[in-house]
Amino acid sequence: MMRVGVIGASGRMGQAVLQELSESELVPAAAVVSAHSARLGQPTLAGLNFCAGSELQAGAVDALIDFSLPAALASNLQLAQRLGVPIVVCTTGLNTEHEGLLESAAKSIPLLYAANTSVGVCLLEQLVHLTSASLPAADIEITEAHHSAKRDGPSGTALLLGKAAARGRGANFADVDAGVRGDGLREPGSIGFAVLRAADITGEHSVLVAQPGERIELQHRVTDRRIFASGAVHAAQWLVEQPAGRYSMADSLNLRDHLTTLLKQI
Ligand SMILES: NC(=O)C1=CN([C@@H]2O[C@H](COP(=O)(O)OP(=O)(O)OC[C@H]3O[C@@H](n4cnc5c(N)ncnc54)[C@H](OP(=O)(O)O)[C@@H]3O)[C@@H](O)[C@H]2O)C=CC1
Ligand SMILES: O=C(O)C1=N[C@H](C(=O)O)C[C@H](O)C1
Repeated sequence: MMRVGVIGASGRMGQAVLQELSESELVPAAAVVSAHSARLGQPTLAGLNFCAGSELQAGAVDALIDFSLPAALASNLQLAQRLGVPIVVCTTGLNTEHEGLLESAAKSIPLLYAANTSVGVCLLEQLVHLTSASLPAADIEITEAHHSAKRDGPSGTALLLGKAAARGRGANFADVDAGVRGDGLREPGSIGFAVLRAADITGEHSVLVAQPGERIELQHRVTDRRIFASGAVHAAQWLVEQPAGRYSMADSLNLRDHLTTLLKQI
């Protein structure tokens, strides 16, 4: 049976993943927190004790799932490399330096990065690409809403949807990214973001594609973190079978091939 280590195990998502693993055919094998965590040594809901990554020995886990913080990314990738196991990285708020760390680690281990592990967002990404490419002159704006404890914004998902919209038009995202809208006129072709933070909203995204007289709104709402947890566990199961390299949720779901077949039927 596949043994999975969860990084960020004391957090909202870490606990959801431990719960998902406990109810699956896989084994929750490590609950990793930071070396200075108040939770070190305490029991988890999965019958483990919270531990630091440095306590894990080679052979302890078959794969890692990381839902922690950007500041922990470098040490989490080093842990996966030291143990020689695949890692599913789900942390958002990453910058270009973090991107470089992901690329470099993927040379030696299988690595799947997903700012959103839900199947719905994976499909939405492709729909946004398609819609943006189909209506190249339409204005695109992205709105996201999350719980009040979320640290980063716009969310990783909002940014991945913005990149899909830019790709659909053959544009470089950095050239069309208007960031969170404030004062000033809308630059034609730009993609702007609106960010809401309130109460316990799990994760909502809406992509507005508007042209004079009509608009399309592509929306996705998550009401239960188990959606993200089950997606991450699916990704880990798929990733252990892959050679070293960088992968996405779309790869793990074989979504592009499936959509290509469906599009031929239209
Ligand atoms: N890809 C996806 O589908 C999703 C991604 N996310 C992203 O996942 C991340 C976590 O979200 P969430 O669970 O809400 O956040 P939380 O703040 O609830 O949890 C983060 C946890 O990371 C732990 N942590 C901090 N530093 C380290 C470290 N060096 N090593 C190991 N663990 C560490 C903290 O625990 P301690 O202090 O005890 O060490 C904390 O409990 C965020 O970036 C969020 O945006 C969230 C939902 C879905
Ligand atoms: O922090 C969260 O909660 C979430 N973060 C991810 C993101 O930044 O897109 C995914 C999800 O929407 C929940």
